[in-house]
Amino acid sequence: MGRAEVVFPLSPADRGASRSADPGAPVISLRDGVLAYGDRVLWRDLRLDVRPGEFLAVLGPNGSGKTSLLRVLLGRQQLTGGSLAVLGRPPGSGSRHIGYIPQQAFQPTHTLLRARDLVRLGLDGHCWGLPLARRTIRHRVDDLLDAVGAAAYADTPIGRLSGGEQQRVRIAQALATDPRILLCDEPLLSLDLQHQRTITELVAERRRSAGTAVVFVTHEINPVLGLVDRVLYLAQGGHRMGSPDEVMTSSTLSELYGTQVDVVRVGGRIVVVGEPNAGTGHPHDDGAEGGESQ
Ligand SMILES: Nc1ncnc2c1ncn2[C@@H]1O[C@H](COP(=O)(O)OP(=O)(O)OP(=O)(O)O)[C@@H](O)[C@H]1O
Repeated sequence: MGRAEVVFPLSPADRGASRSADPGAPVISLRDGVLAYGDRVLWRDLRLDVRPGEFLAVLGPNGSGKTSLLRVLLGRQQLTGGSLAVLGRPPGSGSRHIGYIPQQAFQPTHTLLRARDLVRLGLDGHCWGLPLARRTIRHRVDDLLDAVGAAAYADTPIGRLSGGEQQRVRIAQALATDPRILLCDEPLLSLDLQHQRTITELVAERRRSAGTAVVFVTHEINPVLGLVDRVLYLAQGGHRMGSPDEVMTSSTLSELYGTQVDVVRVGGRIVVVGEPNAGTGHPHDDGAEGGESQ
């Protein structure tokens, strides 16, 4: 697509305070993680190290705890058990280093907030410890909107935008602080194929140039298959983790679900057939990973 690249330099404070001496050290480190709501255990014994520049795809059926995992990483949900360090600190303490694209929520149509205002909110107005000039902020906001293909409606109230257009603005907002970790909750939902590619390429570029670690919750592995280093697959209170070739197999998923699940590869795409609990109102009610449109 050749979209503008949006990379902002790290401030000295960023490099110092929370950047580890070892540049390859995990930015997320979870040990013996357990998450339960009452008696219901979503996942247990979760051990997870995510390193700079790594792309972790989180898959699993509705209700398996994918969003909850992101909430744990953000410090908005407490672990039931285990320990977690994000950028070497307890979760929730380094939020400006974390970009978060929440699961899609539409803005009310009457909101007067413009697309550029929403992105502006993602900036804290400071860089290198100094306040940013208004013109600098404006340029940064313009660059971010341009990078996600949203420049044309920068001044449109967000409530008047379509779901896919709103989604692009939210992605620009999540990138505003040049995050070291990007947490994405189904960011491609509502996007047409062209804009899925735009966003996927943007995320890929950020990993390469800025070493941003990406945790990407999705029901659609195919649009990001070329980027994925590891898959974390959550289901039935358990999980499997490894490369796509290790996890996305009939034997691994059948073992995880405790029933026959078939994983087939067609034209470089992965299709999961017979995945239980995948027919609960999600876009892929046939239980197949990676719908036909990808
Ligand atoms: N604060 C909470 N208290 C109790 N139950 C909760 C809470 N938050 C989430 N749940 C439940 O935990 C389960 C996992 O929710 P979560 O949103 O993490 O699933 P998910 O894997 O992201 O699902 P989906 O694919 O549908 O987005 C759901 O059944 C949800 O209703």
